[in-house]
Amino acid sequence: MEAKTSEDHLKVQKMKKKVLRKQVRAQHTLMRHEGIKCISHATQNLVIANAGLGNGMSRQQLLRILEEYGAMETLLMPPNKPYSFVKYRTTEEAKKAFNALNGKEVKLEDCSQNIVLYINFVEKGMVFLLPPGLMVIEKIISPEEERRMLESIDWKGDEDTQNAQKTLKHRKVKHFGYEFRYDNNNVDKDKPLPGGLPEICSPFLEKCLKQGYIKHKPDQLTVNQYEPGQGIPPHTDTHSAFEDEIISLSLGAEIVMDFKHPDGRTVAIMLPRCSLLVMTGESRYLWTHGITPRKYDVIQASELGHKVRTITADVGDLTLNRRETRTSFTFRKVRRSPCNCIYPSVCDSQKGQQRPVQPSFPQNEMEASKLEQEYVHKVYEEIATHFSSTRHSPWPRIVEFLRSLPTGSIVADIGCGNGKYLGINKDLYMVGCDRSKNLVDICGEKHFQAFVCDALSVPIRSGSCDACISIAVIHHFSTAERRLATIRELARLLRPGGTALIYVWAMEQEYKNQKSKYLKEKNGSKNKDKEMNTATAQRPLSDQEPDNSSQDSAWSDQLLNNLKDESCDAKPVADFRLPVHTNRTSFHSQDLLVPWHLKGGTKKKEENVDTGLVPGGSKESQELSPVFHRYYHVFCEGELEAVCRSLDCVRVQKSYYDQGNWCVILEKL
Ligand SMILES: O=C(O)CCC(=O)C(=O)O
Ligand SMILES: [Fe+2]
Ligand SMILES: [Zn+2]
Repeated sequence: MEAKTSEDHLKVQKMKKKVLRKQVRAQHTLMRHEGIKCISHATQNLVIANAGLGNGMSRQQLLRILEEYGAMETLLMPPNKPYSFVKYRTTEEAKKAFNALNGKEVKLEDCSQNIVLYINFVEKGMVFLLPPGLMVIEKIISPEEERRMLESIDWKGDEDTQNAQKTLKHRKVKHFGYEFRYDNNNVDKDKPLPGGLPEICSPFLEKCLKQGYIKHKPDQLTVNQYEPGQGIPPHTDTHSAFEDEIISLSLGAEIVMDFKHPDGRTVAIMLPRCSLLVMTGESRYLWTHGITPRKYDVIQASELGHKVRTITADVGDLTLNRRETRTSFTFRKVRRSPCNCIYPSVCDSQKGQQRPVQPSFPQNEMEASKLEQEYVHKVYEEIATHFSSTRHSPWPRIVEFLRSLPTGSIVADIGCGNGKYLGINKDLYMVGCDRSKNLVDICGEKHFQAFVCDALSVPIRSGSCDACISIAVIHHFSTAERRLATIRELARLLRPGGTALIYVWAMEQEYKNQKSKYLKEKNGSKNKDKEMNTATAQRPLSDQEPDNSSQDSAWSDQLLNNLKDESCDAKPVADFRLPVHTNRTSFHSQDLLVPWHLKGGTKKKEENVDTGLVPGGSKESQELSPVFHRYYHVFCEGELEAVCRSLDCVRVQKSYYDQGNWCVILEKL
């Protein structure tokens, strides 16, 4: 009897771990494919990873299942996607649904099959999809002001030279203050147009300044007029031409504008009549914006309470909206000095620093190992000396862990780097290992015991260590299986009762309203860690050439693209390119390349350089300094813990967040 109960107990435990594993995998997939971040605390919003139109679930079937747990505000089922979002009226109801459904088998209506659902909580609805720095302010002007502004523009006569009026292939334009030239996507800064900005804009601009939507008075205005079927190709307004803030007033009719991040995320946003679009920061510099030439926009049918309407492609809530003539007033301030934004990959002022790197997400073991070889091992080998010079202060909580171990403990530091933890506690027998020979050599120079090996296969006898540490190592493994395997290997080294401390980089660089040190060092180190990219967000705007049709093919309907997107099962898409991270900014992808700016050139030249630690330096020296990219998988809240919990041989003693890292202490059972 007794034995049976414990067997049952074991079975339940195993089931729980399986659910957890699947749930964590669902979290990865959502993050990687959609930028949807799951969270560990309860909210009103759930994402059901495997119940979407894309895997055969109907709205009716899902509604039936979900309505048992409470009243829903929204059920979003994006076409062709395997997941759905549900927003309950209250967090309580969402919790109820989560507890009742996650990992449980449910019976589907009109279907003989049962399905096990995997569910996660997400932050507020879909608001997280908005490009950072973007605002839409509704009713910024009255219909009367709208009418007067529209009337002030005289479109008669095709070529108005004073205002550089042109009929482009896809729309009519007129310029004030300065002409925007579509041949070089820039303005002639020494050739202002006579007449400046129209007087009628003054009260509106004053209002924008007063309300703080802009900080500087614009001196350039482009008026675009779009007939139904017309549009503007996706582009970023040239950095070197205009300052940060760009505002655009929508007159005459609403329209949907598409925003796209270089990593592929797209957001369609409704711009109502009399509304103001404000683009600053990331949304202005890094994302492209464009209007797809078409006669109808797909828009949300119902108002669901959000002010800014991102079009979520929920088939249950979409409708077509016939376009009418829309006129926009786009105000900008001409830039007088080179752009110094933190997005050099897309900045024409910061060209010459760009070098294409575009490895893909690995599809199998071999590709994973190759990726790590190229984008982890090789890089550390190259940057070892510079890297080591930046790694001197041990982190307090790791020191605390090492100091708390009993005298005489045998401790392995797996991925010891330059050995910064090997000498912390002289009462321990510490041995380090690292994949980088150059880093192990540095340990040797400091008279520490260290050897070269891979964290997946450590030549130390099983059960021989009292403790292990793995600091900033596991995030360099590029598949969930390999990350799990490194932790298993760590656990293998421990004797029963032995403990392991693990640190990995966190996706969340802002936690409990506190920015991590990594984010905070933004200004000081801005020049030190520049992004070097890849994807070209700055596409030509020169659509005036009548037969410039290549533009159109590249310029496909982004919503349609969304619809056609691959369905997202556990495998990533074939050509999933790893985004290159912009240092000192938040993460938008869990799998990415992080640039390392080598100071002082290659290894041989090192002795000439004594400025290695000083962030910044002259522009020239930056241009000369080579950039390397390291692969990282940054961990979401709860992910590291969940991976550890899926192992039967360890217990999670402690789990915490420390300076932008997720950390656990494991105990070997
Ligand atoms: O029509 C709009 O609102 C945007 C126009 C635009 O992006 C531009 O002229 O650069
Ligand atoms: Fe623009
Ligand atoms: Zn720039």
